[in-house]
Amino acid sequence: MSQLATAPTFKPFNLALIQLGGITSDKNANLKHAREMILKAAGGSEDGKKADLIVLPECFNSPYGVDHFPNYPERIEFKAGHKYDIEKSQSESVKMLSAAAKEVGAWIIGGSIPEQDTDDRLYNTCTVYSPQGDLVAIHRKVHLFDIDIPGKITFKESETLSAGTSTNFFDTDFARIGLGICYDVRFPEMAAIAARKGLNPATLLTQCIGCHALIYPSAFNMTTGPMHWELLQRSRAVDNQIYFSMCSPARDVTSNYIAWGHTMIVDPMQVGFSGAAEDETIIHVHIDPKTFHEARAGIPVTTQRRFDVYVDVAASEPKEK
Ligand SMILES: O=C(O)CCC(=O)C(=O)O
Repeated sequence: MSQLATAPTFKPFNLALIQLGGITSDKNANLKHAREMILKAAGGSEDGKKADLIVLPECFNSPYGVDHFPNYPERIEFKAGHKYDIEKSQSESVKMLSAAAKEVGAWIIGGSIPEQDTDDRLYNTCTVYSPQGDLVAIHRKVHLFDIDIPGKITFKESETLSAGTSTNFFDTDFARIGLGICYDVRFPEMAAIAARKGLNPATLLTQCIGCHALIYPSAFNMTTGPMHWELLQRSRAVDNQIYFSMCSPARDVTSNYIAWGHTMIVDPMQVGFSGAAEDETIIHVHIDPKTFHEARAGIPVTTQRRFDVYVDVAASEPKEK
């Protein structure tokens, strides 16, 4: 994770979101296919603009499901603030993504994979790579997807996964990007912190994080997808006056967990957003800071917030009886 106190200047950049299809139980095949799609995405849009940042979906190297996570564990052992040695990494997904980032010369948000820590706990973890192939940040899903909508969907990630405990971001030469994974989108506090302030791991001081965009590898389903997928992303983008994007796997109706698809990105003014349908595809979007600045200048909620009135949300949390 970057430890800069000040965010880099927001400059235009080209984003490629891979709505990955064909995810099977064969990890090698999944990695091979993801690599092919990264190479394709890097080539850029039809007008030939090369991608600066490429994104994969949640759980891109294995099927998505509580029974599957323990069968695909990878040890990453990333320590924020320390140079990560890719050569010594035991994770084949990390090695593939690092090599691909270097080969195409672009930043990669490597979706998420089941990660096993040294304490043997499993996490749903996103890894991020620089164009030089360095692993620069990780994000462990903070809010585990435990829901029960009778007759529709019951899912309990906490049966096999543990929750991450930090908000995370990384700096590129064009923007500061905040990370989350799927269900994390339902917790507006996390996005608000990423857009406004957070804890600097180096100094343990609260600092302005000031992300320009939040990007969440995700995989909504056929029940909550139509209800909330678009609404939540639009809300987070407007609440925080930032770009917001979730990248999904393609829909596979033969799979046990059917992903909603509809990978999308929304800008802070909601004047335009790009989105996919259900099938495998790559969305190319040119991100222009102009909309970000216009939103903040025209409707300045970012500076009008009254933290003196709503000092501490956690303080009013209802206590368990
Ligand atoms: O929040 C939702 O409705 C879906 C979340 C989800 O699918 C996930 O966290 O993987």
